[in-house]
Amino acid sequence: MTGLLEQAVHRLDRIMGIDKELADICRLLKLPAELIERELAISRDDGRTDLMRAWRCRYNTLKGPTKGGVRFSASADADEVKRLGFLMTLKCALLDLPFGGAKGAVRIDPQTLTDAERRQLAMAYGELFSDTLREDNDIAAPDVATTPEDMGNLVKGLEPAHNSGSAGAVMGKPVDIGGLSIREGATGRGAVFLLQRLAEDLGIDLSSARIAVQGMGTVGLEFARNATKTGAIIVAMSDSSGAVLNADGLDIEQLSQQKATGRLNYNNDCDAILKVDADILCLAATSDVIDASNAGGLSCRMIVEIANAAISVNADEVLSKNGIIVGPDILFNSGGVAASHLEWLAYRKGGKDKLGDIEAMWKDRLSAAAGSVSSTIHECDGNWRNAALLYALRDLNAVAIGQGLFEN
Ligand SMILES: NC(=O)c1ccc[n+]([C@@H]2O[C@H](COP(=O)([O-])OP(=O)(O)OC[C@H]3O[C@@H](n4cnc5c(N)ncnc54)[C@H](O)[C@@H]3O)[C@@H](O)[C@H]2O)c1
Repeated sequence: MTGLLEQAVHRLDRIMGIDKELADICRLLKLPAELIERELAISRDDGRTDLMRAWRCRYNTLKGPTKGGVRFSASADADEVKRLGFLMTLKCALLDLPFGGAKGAVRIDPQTLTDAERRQLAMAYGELFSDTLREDNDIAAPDVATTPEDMGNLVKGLEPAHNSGSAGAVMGKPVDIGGLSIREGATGRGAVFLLQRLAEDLGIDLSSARIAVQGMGTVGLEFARNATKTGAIIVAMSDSSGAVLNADGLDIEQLSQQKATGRLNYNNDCDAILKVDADILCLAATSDVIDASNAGGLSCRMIVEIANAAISVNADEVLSKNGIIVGPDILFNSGGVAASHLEWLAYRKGGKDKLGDIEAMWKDRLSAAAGSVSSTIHECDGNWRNAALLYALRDLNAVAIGQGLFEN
């Protein structure tokens, strides 16, 4: 096993061991429906033209238009985009959304962009992929290092090629152009909501939990803020520069302000976060953090995997042997896509006032997904990732059979 997608789809073989009826859908999901790879050009402020590689992967279209974020990242590549599109496919199925999975990326270090270059980049991405990004075909959203403002510019980039409807092809937009305020922080907030919803099944009482959080970006900070509201204590947080540990509990607002103003005093290096004495380790930074080489050193009772693919396939067995519960990415980071779906619905219905109680709809969606995973956990020896995959694959299998794809 070498490639990222190859490793990710390996988990499907385990699910086939639980339900042999899923063999055809598992085979179908091992490859993406479409990977588009293009060169994107922007003019730098000094007059130079810079070419950079850009991708859009529509991983699977069984359930409807594909949906997935766009990231700006110096390490983006085709394999990573495919793996993320695969995970989006499973996440949308788990949430019973009428979407297939997709992902997009531009290989660029966003720190090197001026404001004007960044605006141009987001518009150029929209223009470059205006043939696929349409409200009924492929829907974009923010991802790592992209913001609501970027999404607004992406819409502008789409407009020249579309007669209308560009705003329906991009979610996570600023509120004044059709975004929903619920989208802000939805992923971190959603993970806390799911932990509370599943507390009994997981045997984890959030209100008395001690938590370490990797990642101080949008998701990590929102998770930490909301977890402390339940009574939980955040004993450590880290980012790519270092970690801050405090066994008595961190003040998240203070920490967030210090980080924003560059005055944060780290008292440890980044890797210290994995050795902190905590009940829950929340991974909200980046992919492939836990693997076979470090899984054995963890002492937490549960890992909440918010960053996509934060746990490598080769760590699964070690974690399971050591009795560490894994709250899988396709469930625990689904608050964002649940909110994006509501934004898309609001667009289709002609305004957010046509939806009713948006917060209640968002919670119902997450609650139903939690219930779906609980309904399959007894078939999976208490393995929450397998339970989430099993539910999602059965959903996709039923759709495929309904479309006459497989004989039954
Ligand atoms: N934003 C969303 O709605 C959303 C939805 C689903 C999944 N996710 C996933 O959650 C993760 C975090 O997303 P975000 O929007 O908060 O991103 P972000 O870019 O705002 O923040 C990422 C954080 O991770 C830190 N980081 C990077 N490398 C690190 C390392 N080696 N050790 C410790 N910290 C490190 C960065 O310093 C930063 O604080 C990503 O993997 C993303 O794919 C995000």
